[in-house]
Amino acid sequence: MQMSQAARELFEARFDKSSLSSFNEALKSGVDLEPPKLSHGSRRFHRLALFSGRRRLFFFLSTLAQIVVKRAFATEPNLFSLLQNYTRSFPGIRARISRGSASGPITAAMSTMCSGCGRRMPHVLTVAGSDSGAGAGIQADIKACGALGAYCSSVVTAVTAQNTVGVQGVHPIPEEFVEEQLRSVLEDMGVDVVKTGMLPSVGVVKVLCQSLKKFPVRALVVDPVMVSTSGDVLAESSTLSGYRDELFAMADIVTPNVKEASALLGGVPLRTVADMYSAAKSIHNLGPKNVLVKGGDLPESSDAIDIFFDGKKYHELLGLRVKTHNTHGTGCTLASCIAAELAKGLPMLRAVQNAKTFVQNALDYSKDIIIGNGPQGPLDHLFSLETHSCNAGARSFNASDLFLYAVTDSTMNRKWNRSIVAAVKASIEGGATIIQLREKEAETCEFVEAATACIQICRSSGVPLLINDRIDVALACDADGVHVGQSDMPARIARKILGPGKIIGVSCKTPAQAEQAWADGADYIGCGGVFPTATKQNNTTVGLDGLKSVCLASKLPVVAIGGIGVVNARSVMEIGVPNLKGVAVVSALFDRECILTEARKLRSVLTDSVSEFLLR
Ligand SMILES: Cc1ncc(COP(=O)(O)OP(=O)(O)O)c(N)n1
Ligand SMILES: Cc1nc(C(=O)O)sc1CCOP(=O)(O)O
Repeated sequence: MQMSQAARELFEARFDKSSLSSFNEALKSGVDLEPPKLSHGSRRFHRLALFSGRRRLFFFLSTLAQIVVKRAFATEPNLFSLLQNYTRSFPGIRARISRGSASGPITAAMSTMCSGCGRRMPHVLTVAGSDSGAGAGIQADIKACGALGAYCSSVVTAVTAQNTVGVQGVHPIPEEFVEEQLRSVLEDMGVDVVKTGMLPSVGVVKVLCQSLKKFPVRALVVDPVMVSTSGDVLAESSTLSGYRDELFAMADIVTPNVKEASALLGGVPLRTVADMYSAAKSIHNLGPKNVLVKGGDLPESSDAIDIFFDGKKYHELLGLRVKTHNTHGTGCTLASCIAAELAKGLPMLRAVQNAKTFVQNALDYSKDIIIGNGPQGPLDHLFSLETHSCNAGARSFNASDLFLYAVTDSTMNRKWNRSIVAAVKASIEGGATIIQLREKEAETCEFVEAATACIQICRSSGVPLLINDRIDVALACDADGVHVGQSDMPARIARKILGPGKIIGVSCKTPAQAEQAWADGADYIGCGGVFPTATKQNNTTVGLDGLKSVCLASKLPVVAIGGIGVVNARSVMEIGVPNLKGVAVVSALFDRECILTEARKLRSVLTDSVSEFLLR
C-alpha cells in the first residue's frame, strides 16, 4: 500500500486519541492507509487483564480483537462510520468513535458495550434547500424534527430567496460543497435517518447516493420536491431521472403529492383516489420500499386522503382538511416528521400516521396566524410549546400510559368483598398502566384515606393515579391528576386549580368536545361509550364510528371506554387511528373474581392487537 510520509508518522505512532482523529483526517483526504497499529491500546488492555485474575482469557481475547480489528481496517476504510451506524441501531449502546473522542479501536469497541454512558438523541439529517421565509425547506425540517424530539442536522443544497408571495431567487450550492457537507455530518455525527427535500440537480442526487453508500444510515425518506407551493420550479427536470434511476432504489419511503407523483410518472393525470392507488403502485415499482401519495391537492376532496403502499398492502389514511391559507411547507414538515419518528425507532406505518397527526395539529393551530402578505403563509411548528406553555415544568404526561386504563368501582369492590387498595394492587400486577379511582359512593374522608394508600402503591410501581371528578380529593392525596366529565368541573378551571404539574382527562363524545378539551389544557380525552355498558346508567353509546370520528378530530391522545373487555378490545384498537392509545375498563377487571388474571388477559389482547396492526 502506498502511504505518504506524514501519514506513516501518524499511524506508526501510538494509536491514541490524537492519532484516531488524524486517522479520520487522513481518511477524509483520501490518503491510502495501512491498518493502524494497536500497541498502546492492547498494552492497556493487557494491564487490565492482570488485575482481573483472568489473564489468559483476556490475553487471548485482546490478541483476537487485534487481528479482527486489523483485518477490518485493512478491508474496510469506512469502518468508523460503519461501526457508528451499526451500533446506533441498538438503544443503550453507544459508540463514541467520532473524531477525537476515543483512544483507540479497542477502547472504542469497549465503549460500544457501555450502556448508559450518555444519552443519544434520535438524529435526522435533512438534505434540502434553505427557505429564507422559514416556512419550508431546511428551516421547516429543523423545527419539525425539534418539535418531535429529534436532533436535526442540515446539508444545504441551495439557498432560495423566498417569502409568502413566492420564490424570488435560487442559488444552488456547488455539488462538491454539498458532498463536503454530507461527509462532515455523516462521518461524525451519528445520523439515524436522512430526509431529502430540494435536490436542485441530478449531480446533487448522484453525490447524495454516493455519500449514502459510503456512510449508510438506518432509513432514507425522500420528499421529491420539484415545484414550490407558489408554482416556482425548484429542481431541473433531469433530477427526475436521478430519482428514478438511483435514489428511489435506496429510499425507505417516497412522499410525492399528486403533482409530483404525476411528474415522476411522465405526466399521467391524477384526479381521483383510484388514480392515487395506481400511482402509488407505479412509483413503488421504481424501487422505494414504501410510497405515500399525498392527496391534499386533489380537487374536490373534503378529507385529506393519503394513500400509503408498502408493496403488499394499501392503507387509506384519512385526515380532516383544515381550512387555512397557511399551508406553505406542509410537505417538508410531513416528510421530516416521518424521518423523526423513524429515528425514534417507530415502524414505518406508525411513523407516517404520527407525522400526519402532527401536521394536522400544526395546520389547525396555525390556521389564523398572520405572517407575511402573500397567499400562502407558514405553519407554527412549535405550537406545542405555546399550547402547553401553561404546563411548563409539568410532570410530562406519557400518552402510552393510557394503554390499559383501570377505573375502579366501589360497588363492585363491595360485591367481591375487596378493598380499593387490594383492587388497585391486583390490577397493577396484572399490567394496568394507569389507575383512576372512581368511587361514587365513598365518604370524603374514607376516599382520601384510600386514595392516599393507593398513591403509595402506584408511585412505587411508576403507574399514575387519577381521581374521578373530585379535585379536592386529588389535591388532598397529591394524586397525579383527575378525570372530569362534561358536567363536572370544566377542565380549564381544573387546570387553574391543579396547576401545570397534574394530568387532566376529559370525557368526550363529540369532536367539538374534544376540541374544547384541548383548548382547556387537558392532557387526554376518554371517549365512549364505545359499546353499551351496565356500569354507567343512561350512557349514550357512540360506537366504533363515533370513537373514530372523535379520534380524528382530537389533538389529544384518546382512551376508549364503555363495555370494553377481552372479547372486543381488539376491535377497538383495530380502528387504526394513531392517537387512540388504549382502553379504559371497569367491569372487565373489577366485576371479576380474579382481577390479576383478567388484567393479564386484557393486556395480552391489547399487546397482540397493536403489534399485529403495526406489522400490517
Ligand atoms: C377514562 C375515562 N373516560 C371517561 C370517563 C367517564 O367520566 P365521566 O363522564 O365523568 O363519568 P363518570 O365517570 O363520572 O360516571 C371516565 N371516568 N374515565
Ligand atoms: C365510567 C364510564 N364512562 C363512560 C363514558 O362513556 O364516558 S362508560 C363508563 C363505564 C365503563 O364501564 P365498563 O368498562 O364496565 O363498561
